Order: sequence, then C-alpha cells, then structure tokens
Amino acid sequence: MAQEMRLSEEEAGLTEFVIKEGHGVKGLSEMGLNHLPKRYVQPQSERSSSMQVLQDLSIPIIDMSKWDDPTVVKAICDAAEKWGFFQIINHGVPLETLENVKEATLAFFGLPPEEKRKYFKENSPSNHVRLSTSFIPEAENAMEWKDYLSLFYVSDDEALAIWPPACRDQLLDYMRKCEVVIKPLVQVLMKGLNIDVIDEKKWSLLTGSLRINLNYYPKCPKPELTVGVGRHSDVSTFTILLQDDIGGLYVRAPDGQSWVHVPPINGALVINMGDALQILSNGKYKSIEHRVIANATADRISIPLFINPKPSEVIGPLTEVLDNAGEKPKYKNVLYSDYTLHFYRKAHDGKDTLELAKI
Ligand SMILES: CC(C)(COP(=O)(O)OP(=O)(O)OC[C@H]1O[C@@H](n2cnc3c(N)ncnc32)[C@H](O)[C@@H]1OP(=O)(O)O)[C@@H](O)C(=O)NCCC(=O)NCCSC(=O)/C=C/c1ccc(O)cc1
Ligand SMILES: O=C(O)CCC(=O)C(=O)O
Ligand SMILES: [Fe+2]
Repeated sequence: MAQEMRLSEEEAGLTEFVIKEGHGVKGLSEMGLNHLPKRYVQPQSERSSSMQVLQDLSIPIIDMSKWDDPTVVKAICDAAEKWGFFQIINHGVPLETLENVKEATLAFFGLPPEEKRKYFKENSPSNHVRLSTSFIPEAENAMEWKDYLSLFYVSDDEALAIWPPACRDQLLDYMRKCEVVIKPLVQVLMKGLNIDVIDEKKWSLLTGSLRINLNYYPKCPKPELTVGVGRHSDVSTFTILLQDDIGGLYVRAPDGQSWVHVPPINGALVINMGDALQILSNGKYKSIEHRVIANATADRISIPLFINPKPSEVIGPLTEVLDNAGEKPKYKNVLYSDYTLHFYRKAHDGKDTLELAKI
C-alpha cells in the first residue's frame, strides 16, 4: 500500500519534475529509479519483445566518393526505392565535424536544468527553438524515453541570436558542411526520376527549410517496457542522421513486417527518405518506418538533420514524374505546413500521417 501510494505521488510529480522543472527523462534516469513510471509503459505491441528482427539483412552502405558514377547513382536510387534507408561513407563531411556535433549535443544536455528550462516552449524566445521530452506529451497515451532539442533554421544571424550557445556554433558548422551531401543526393534522387535540371524553384521545393534535432536517450530502468522513439516515418524530404556508437535504431524491412538494425559505423551518416519525397515522387521513393529501442546500460544520442520543403510550399506528385511515367497521382496537393502540423498533433503512429495526402 505504502509502495503504491509512493508510486501515485510519483506519477503526480512526474510532469512537474520532467516537464516543468526541466529535468527531462535525463533527470529521471539520473535519479537511479529501479522501476519505470506508468506514463512510459508502452502497449505490448510497441515493445521490443514484439519485434521480429532479421539478423542477416542490412540497409545498403554506399561509398559516396564517386557520387556521380552511374553505379553509385543506381545504388542510391535503388536503396531509396527498396529500403528508403541507407548509410553513406566517404561523404566529405569531416570526421572532426561529426565529433564536434556529438560533443556539442552532450554539452547541451549536460547544462543544469535551470539553463535548459529557458528553451522550453513556454519560455523560449522563439518557436524556432524548442526543448521537449518524449514526442508530444500532450497527445500521447504512453511517453517515449527521450529528450530532444529541435531547432528550425532561418538564417545564421537568427541562429547565432537564439540557438543555445552550448551547441549553436558546432551545429551551424555541421549544417554548412552537410551541403556536400545534400546537393549530390538531391541531384541523384532527381536523376532517378528522370529530372536532370533542378531549377531554383525545385531546389526550394525540395530543400527550402532545415530543422535539426538533438536527441538524448538516457539509460532506462526497464527498457523492455518502453521505447526511445516510437514507430514513425519522417515528414522531411530526406533526413541525414548522425548516431553515436551505442545502436538501437531499427527500420522496417522491405517485407513490411520485420525490422532491421542500423549498426553504428564510425564516420558514416544514415540517410532516410521522408514523407514529402514519397509524395513528390508519387510513391517511387519510400519513407520508411523506423523506431529506437530504449536501453539499460548506456546513454545514447543522435542528431537528425531534416531537409524539408518550405512550410509555405504546396507539395504533390511532381508533374515531370507523372508525365515521364504516365502515372496517375497517388497523392493530393497539400500545404507542407498543414502536413507537418498534422504530424505534430498526434503521437507517433507509423506511417499514418501520409493518409492525409492519399487520394
Ligand atoms: C517553425 C515553423 C516554421 C512554423 O512556425 P509557425 O507557423 O510560427 O507555427 P508554430 O511554430 O506555432 O507551429 C505550429 C504547430 O506546429 C507544431 N510544432 C512546430 N514545431 C514543432 C516541434 N519542433 N516540435 C513539436 N511540435 C512542433 C506545434 O504543434 C505547433 O503548434 P503549437 O504547439 O500549438 O504552437 C515550423 O514549425 C514549421 O512549420 N515547420 C515545417 C517544417 C518542419 O519543421 N518540418 C518538419 C520536418 S521535421 C521531422 O521530420 C521531424 C521528425 C521527427 C521525428 C521524430 C520525433 O520524435 C521528432 C521529430
Ligand atoms: O535516434 C535515432 O537513431 C533516430 C531518431 C529519429 O528517428 C528522429 O528523430 O526522427
Ligand atoms: Fe525519424
């Protein structure tokens, strides 16, 4: 009884501690709890014990050093169609830059709670900077064991003024250096759709806005009962993900049922297609469901850079794709900010956001 009482008091104080006081799940983890608060208990179907993992399959690893070589172009387009996910090596972003971003992420989450609280939605000077926990606590029945800082990029000047000083310089440097990955990838992916010339308008449609998230998954007392990130696809055009060496990211296998682990490779970047590109390519490129498991032994970080249409763009199947392939559109035209708003209004739910755009 006393134990139960303590637990329910704890549940009541949880929101206060995690959300209002700025401790996040990192704070919970550091308290050394030996049980998982109820709010984090996921339904059986979402737990790792319900995942069928294929051990001998893996997403392609592609050497980008000769990215305009026809065999590399084909490897990228095939991976984007079949897997929606691949890792790239020899991509041109210096190893040191990647290390700096990971260090900056740890530096940010290592700040005292009263510092971090400044970046909560209620206190943040701008909706372009937001520190949160789980995904959307207001909309979730069960929370995810993750804290994250989300930064919307408008300009260097704005970022220097409002992004947290603990990480802003390293993130800006990383984003600038990622251009050597973004440009070739867009060119190659468009080539796969028989689009050889990408004018200003199309660049803006495909890559007009950037968002970078810093994800922190602290050690979890009962990882088998919860998730790091629930099943979802990204709403981006595509995402460049930097992960540390802990592991735990799984992607849906081409069979649509099983899961495949994405093993950390030092110096590699993980690329995944997002919903916007699935829509623009009329379904040729697939945004693939992925998820992150929680773990008991190590803190994990990851840094996704989301390359997106501008929120004010209308996205729909590209006319070239429909004309070249003589296809009927599978998706409606939607305002991208309406699409992302729909994503941000509900808990992670696999690929359900796409239903909004389906014809
Ligand atoms: C800052 C923008 C440019 C909009 O500004 P705004 O028009 O002034 O609108 P708001 O900032 O008021 O945002 C509208 C609503 O969007 C939601 N939202 C706005 N950013 C956020 C935010 N980072 N967090 C969670 N709600 C938000 C949020 O619901 C918010 O409503 P509210 O909470 O009532 O103020 C921006 O939010 C926007 O429209 N972005 C579109 C581009 C964009 O960010 N695309 C998303 C690509 S990111 C992606 O694929 C993410 C994947 C992801 C996968 C797994 C995760 O666990 C987390 C993320
Ligand atoms: O942490 C990871 O490896 C993936 C995170 C993710 O899917 C996301 O933030 O959208
Ligand atoms: Fe994701």
